Amino acid sequence: SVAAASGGDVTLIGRDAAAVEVMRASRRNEKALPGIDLPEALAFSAEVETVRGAGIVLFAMPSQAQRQAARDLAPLLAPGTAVVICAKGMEKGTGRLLTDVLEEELPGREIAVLSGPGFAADIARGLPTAMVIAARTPEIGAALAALSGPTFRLYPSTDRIGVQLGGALKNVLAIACGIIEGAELGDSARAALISRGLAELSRFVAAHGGEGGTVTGLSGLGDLVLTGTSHQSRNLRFGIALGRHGTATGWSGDLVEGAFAASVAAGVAVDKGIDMPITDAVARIIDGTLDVKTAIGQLMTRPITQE
Ligand SMILES: NC(=O)C1=CN([C@@H]2O[C@H](COP(=O)(O)OP(=O)(O)OC[C@H]3O[C@@H](n4cnc5c(N)ncnc54)[C@H](OP(=O)(O)O)[C@@H]3O)[C@@H](O)[C@H]2O)C=CC1
Ligand SMILES: O=C(CO)COP(=O)(O)O
Repeated sequence: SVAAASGGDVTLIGRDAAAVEVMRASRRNEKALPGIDLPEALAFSAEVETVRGAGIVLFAMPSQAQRQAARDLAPLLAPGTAVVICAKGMEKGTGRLLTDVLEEELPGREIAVLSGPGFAADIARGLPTAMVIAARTPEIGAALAALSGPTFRLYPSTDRIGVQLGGALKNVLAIACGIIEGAELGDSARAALISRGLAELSRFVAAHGGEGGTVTGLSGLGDLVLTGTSHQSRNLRFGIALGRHGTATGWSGDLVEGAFAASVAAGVAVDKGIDMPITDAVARIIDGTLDVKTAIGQLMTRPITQE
C-alpha cells in the first residue's frame, strides 16, 4: 500500500484499532517497518466497511489467512473488484492454489497475484525494485500494472499459476539455501540448489497447468536470488537455524511461509507424481524425519539424468 499510495487514493485497513491509530497519528509502523515514514497520501482505517467501493483490494496478509479474509470481505466487494493476492503460499489442509481459494470465496471478482523480489521494508523506503502482477487477461494486468511508481516497477503477466507458485515455492528453496548456509556446505552448493530447485519448481508449475518458464522470471528466480541470499529473508534465516542446529528451536516466531508450503507442496507432489526431491527433503527436515547430512547424501546419489 505504501508503493501504491504514490499514485492513488489508498487506505490501509488493519484489524488492530489501537495499532492503526498509532500509525495514523505517527505515520510510522515501528513493529513492521521501523524508522520508515509512511507517506502522507496513505489513509488508515480499522473499519472493514471502508473497503466498500474500492476498485482494487490488496490482500496483504499471510496465506493461511486469505480464505477467511475473503469470506469476511465478500459482502463488501462489488462484482468486478480486482483482488490482488500479495501472499506467497498455498492453502494448508487442501493443497489448493490461493487463486482457487479466492475464486471460490469471491465469485465474480477479478483475482490477481503480486509476486517477485521485494522486501516490504525496501519498498517502503523507496528503494527500487521490479515485481510481477498476474491477472486473468492482459487488459486487467495492464490496468493493475498502473500501481507502479517511480521506484516500484510492475510487469504484467497472464500466468497466475506460474507467478503464484513461483512465490510460494521459492520460499521452500530459500529455506533450503539457509540450510546449506547454516550447515556450511558452501556457495557452490547454494548455486546448484537454486538451479536444480528451479527445475523442480518449473515441473510443479507445468503440472498445475502454468508455464514452466515463468519461474525463471521475477517470481521464482528473481525472488530466490533475493531471499536465498539476503539475511533480511525470514525463510533464509529459518533455514540457517535448521542447518546450524538441526531444528528450528529458538526461532523468533516470525512468519515463515516456506515452512507451510514445503509440506503442502511435498504432499501435492506425491499425489500428482511430480518429482520434487529438494522440496521433499526440506519438508522432512522441518518435520524432523530427516537430518541434513542424510538429506544431502540422498540428493547427491540420485540417478544421474540429463539436465
Ligand atoms: N514482508 C515482506 O517483505 C513480504 C511479504 N510477502 C508476503 O506477504 C504475506 C504477508 O507477509 P507479512 O506482511 O510479512 O506478514 P505479517 O505477519 O507482517 O502480516 C501482515 C498483516 O497480516 C495481518 N494478519 C496476520 N494474521 C492474520 C490473520 N489470521 N487474519 C487477518 N490478518 C492477519 C497482520 O495483522 P497484525 O499486525 O494485526 O498481526 C498484518 O497486518 C506473506 O505471504 C509473505 O510471504 C510478500 C513480499 C514481501
Ligand atoms: O518474499 C519476500 C521478498 O520478496 C519476503 O521474504 P521472507 O518472507 O523470506 O522474509
